[in-house]
Amino acid sequence: MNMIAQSSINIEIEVISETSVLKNAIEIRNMNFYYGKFQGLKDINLNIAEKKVTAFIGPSGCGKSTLLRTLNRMYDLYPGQHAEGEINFYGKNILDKDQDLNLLRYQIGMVFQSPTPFPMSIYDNIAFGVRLYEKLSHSEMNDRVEWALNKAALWNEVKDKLGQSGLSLSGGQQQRLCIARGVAVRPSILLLDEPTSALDPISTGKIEELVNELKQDYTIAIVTHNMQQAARVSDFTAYMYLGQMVEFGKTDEIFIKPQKKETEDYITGRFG
Ligand SMILES: Nc1ncnc2c1ncn2[C@@H]1O[C@H](COP(=O)(O)OP(=O)(O)OP(=O)(O)O)[C@@H](O)[C@H]1O
Repeated sequence: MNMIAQSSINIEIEVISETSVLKNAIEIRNMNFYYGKFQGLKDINLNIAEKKVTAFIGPSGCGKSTLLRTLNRMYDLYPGQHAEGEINFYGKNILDKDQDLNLLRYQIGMVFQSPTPFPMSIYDNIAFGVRLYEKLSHSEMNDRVEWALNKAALWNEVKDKLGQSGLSLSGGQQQRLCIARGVAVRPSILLLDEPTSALDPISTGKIEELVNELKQDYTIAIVTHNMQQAARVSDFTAYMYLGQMVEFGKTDEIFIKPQKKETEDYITGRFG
């Protein structure tokens, strides 16, 4: 077979495998969100692909964090906030009244902007959440703690001081501890709300590498203000403005050839 024929077969296989392998973990349909009377999100339609990284970008106040917080109904902790429409998580609408919220937050974990370790040992920071959901023996728990800290690329730095307070770690280490805590319960999805905004460039680089590693096993949605970060870590990007989804697509396409002028203006820094 000549080389041109071979390479066209290769391209075809790549296209077929790319489209056929993609499965949606979450499908959002006609979703509206309200802070009391104020509508924070307007008619959102979006698919979040399994084991891919989806980034939410857009100017301050456009609704990125609000959208992220709808995905595990974090907003339910606050009175007066509610969502309408559908957020289908592997086919089940999590906005249904019968949704078990503890189970949902176990399946869809969240890491916040500033590192928030619990005021307890590094070991217990990981073990605490696991104990809520699973009965593990002491040695199984040791294995889980080591596994989670390894996943978060923190094990080598803390393995000799697991009894020390999580608060004694540096900011970047604390954020990796929070990611380890998030993965320790083996969720299906990880939501990251500006996870590097409080970190220096070296810690930021580590978290970005980690996100790339974690998507082998987890579906990830990340809110970021940093365009380069979105371009570096995500497979899909959603550009939002004033509570609406302006454009959504493959990250390369959004950054290289956006369809909408508003997206292009924001990405190229001409916005505002
Ligand atoms: N608790 C709240 N009560 C009322 N309105 C709120 C509340 N939290 C956020 N909002 C409003 O909802 C809109 C979306 O806010 P959100 O925090 O989701 O934006 P964002 O894109 O994440 O912004 P930033 O990049 O600044 O974090 C804003 O107009 C904001 O003022």
